[in-house]
Amino acid sequence: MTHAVEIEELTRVYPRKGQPDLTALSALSLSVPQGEVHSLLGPNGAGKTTLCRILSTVLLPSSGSARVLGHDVVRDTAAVKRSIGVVFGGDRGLYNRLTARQNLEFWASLYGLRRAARRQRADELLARVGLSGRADQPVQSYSRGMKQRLHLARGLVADPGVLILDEPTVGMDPLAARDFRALVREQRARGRTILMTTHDMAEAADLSDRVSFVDNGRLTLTESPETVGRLVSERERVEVQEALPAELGARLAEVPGVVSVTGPGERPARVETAGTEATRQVMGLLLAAGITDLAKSRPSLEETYLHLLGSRGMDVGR
Ligand SMILES: Nc1ncnc2c1ncn2[C@@H]1O[C@H](COP(=O)(O)OP(=O)(O)OP(=O)(O)O)[C@@H](O)[C@H]1O
Repeated sequence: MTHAVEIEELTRVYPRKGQPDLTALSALSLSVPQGEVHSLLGPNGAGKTTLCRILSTVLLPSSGSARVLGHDVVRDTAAVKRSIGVVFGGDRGLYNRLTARQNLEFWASLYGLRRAARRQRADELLARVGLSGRADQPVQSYSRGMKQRLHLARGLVADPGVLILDEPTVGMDPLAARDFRALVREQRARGRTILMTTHDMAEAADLSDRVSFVDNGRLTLTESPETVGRLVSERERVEVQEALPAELGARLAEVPGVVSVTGPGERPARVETAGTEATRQVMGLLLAAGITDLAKSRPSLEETYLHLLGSRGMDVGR
């Protein structure tokens, strides 16, 4: 099978003044087949952005290797740059005083497109990301979602085989994020390989063929979107606004499908379950014990990470 992205034992160490060096990536290996959408999930500081920067040739690895469509990111930077489109979340990289069309034509000129071709390419891309109606307004008047669409269009200027999206929907409202995901799906349908980082497990499950978890610069596991989706949708939590009596806590822990019960004395107490049936039984037992101040919710991303990554969870810790 042809791999669009091949990463072998990639390590990146940042020297720090007056402190020990920081290993942001630690012998990380990953292969992404052509046409796959692969998401990297991980807590802050896990090393995701460092990896994206190395793949986009703006940062050198300390050791190990990475290839994009067969081109080495250290030795063949020009070829790698032609093979990838990079989309960062947030405000980096757009010229705010220029219009969307001017931004795209400028980028197209960097790829050596002639005037007429630039115009045509900009028009096509603006239409594809749904910005034709606002094409001639300055980017500073755009909403975050619109800017992100323009970022994507910019990433597509050179018609790259591989798209690297680093937290592309960060800070977007849910509607804008949904629209953006539809654009990513469209790119996937066109056969584009996509490597994306996100903090949003539901987003990763929704878009990806595979999802990898990164922690402390290492790849900890790779899962199918179905598994990640289950982690997001099935886990439930019952929150009790008072401490649980130890004996009741022990009984709850024995209910089939109960994943965890917070320790005695902790307030609020939390019972986590693997699904609605267990949640129903837990609620029943609590109500029977006269505890009525209950709330049902989904575990946070932090808690889900905690299960996956062990006790470090979302702590940055370095
Ligand atoms: N230029 C730098 N000098 C020193 N340390 C750095 C530098 N850039 C990143 N780091 C450190 O490397 C580690 C990995 O950072 P990176 O930005 O790759 O993580 P991330 O997974 O993208 O995090 P986030 O989700 O917060 O964006 C962090 O501990 C960070 O502080």
